[in-house]
Amino acid sequence: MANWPDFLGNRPESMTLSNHEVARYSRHLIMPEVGMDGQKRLKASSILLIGAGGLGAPLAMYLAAAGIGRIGIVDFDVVDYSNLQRQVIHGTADVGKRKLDSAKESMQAINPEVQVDTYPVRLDRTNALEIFKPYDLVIDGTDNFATRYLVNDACVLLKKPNVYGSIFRFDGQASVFYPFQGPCYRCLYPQPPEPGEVPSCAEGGVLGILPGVIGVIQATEAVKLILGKGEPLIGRLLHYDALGMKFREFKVRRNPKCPICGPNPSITELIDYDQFCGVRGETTPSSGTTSGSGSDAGDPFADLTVEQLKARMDAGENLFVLDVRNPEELAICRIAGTTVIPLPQLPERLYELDKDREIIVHCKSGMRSAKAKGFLREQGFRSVRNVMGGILAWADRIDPNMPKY
Ligand SMILES: Nc1ncnc2c1ncn2[C@@H]1O[C@H](COP(=O)(O)OP(=O)(O)OP(=O)(O)O)[C@@H](O)[C@H]1O
Repeated sequence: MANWPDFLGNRPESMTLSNHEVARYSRHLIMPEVGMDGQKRLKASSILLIGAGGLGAPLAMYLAAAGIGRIGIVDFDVVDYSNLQRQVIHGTADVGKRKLDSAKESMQAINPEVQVDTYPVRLDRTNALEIFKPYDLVIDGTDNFATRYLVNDACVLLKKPNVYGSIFRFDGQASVFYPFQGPCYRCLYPQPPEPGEVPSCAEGGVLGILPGVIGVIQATEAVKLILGKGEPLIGRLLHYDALGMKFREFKVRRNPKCPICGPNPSITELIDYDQFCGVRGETTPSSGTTSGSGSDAGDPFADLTVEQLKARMDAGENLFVLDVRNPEELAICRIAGTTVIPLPQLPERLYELDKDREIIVHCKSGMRSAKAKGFLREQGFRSVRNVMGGILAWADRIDPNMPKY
């Protein structure tokens, strides 16, 4: 066996393979690194996947095909048209279905021998440990920092290997965080970034093929850990640059000051970071209303709903609406009459704005415009309002003909 703990114990010994299974896995069985013993190990093992999205799709399909005995998947979302470019486990006919139902159907079509457990919940501090406990290892296929830290911390507390992957635009990363055998995610990044500091794929985009590459690397690492073969990515962060078609590797060491796996941990229970990470990308209304034209007149920084913005436009007010999205996004859709300054250009183009005039700022979903509002406020602007939910809310509730992205 390899030089990391054998987390399967003697479970593989009681496994048998039917003639159908022998035929199904024959290309594994004839390799010395797998063989009958290795295939029984895969059958005896259980893996929990967090997310049935971009990374979760190839993970679920390949792990089911490989014959992992039990695969759990956690996801709360439904399939959207914008998922189909990369979440290849879902098809066009699945749009509107729960991702878990669509994923389970595809996995069972690939391999009915596999047990698929579904958890249609948002993973948080109240449910993570309970959901993780029955599984041998966990694979993180999510897209937000709140969940990434939660998965890391739960794996450290339960001493379970965490196979990590992340993707953005043309770049991806993967590693294996095996608690106490190597570094954990917090050894690398002790605390989450500030809200809006790091853009998400929903804001910055992602090449549809990229999660295929990174998800398949994660699946490979999981299978190697179960087989006890090869050199896992423990203590190594693999970086993939699809544009340059380059793989690079960085050494990661255990951090003696790590707040969770170090000798004097300050974190001893799970934390929900949602309030800091702004996972949903929207802010809450300070006036509490969702319709009508009355924004909170007393507070010059009270946010607006799209209905409030529309009502003020319809009333003929001479509004200054600032769109802080990028040029590529403007080509998809825009609200007529807005002024455009992409968020990164805002500091150098401040002179174009009137500090004494009310500025109504919007982006795609409300995250970047919240950041722009904070910045303008710091610069001494008298009144800045964020449009909650951004142009996506506008397309949903005001202009149903507007394309959504
Ligand atoms: N805390 C969580 N609990 C359960 N599922 C989660 C959690 N956080 C993220 N996910 C799921 O992980 C998956 C991440 O995949 P991905 O980023 O490819 O999809 P997406 O969120 O649909 O994409 P986009 O944000 O671009 O619309 C999503 O299906 C999402 O629902």
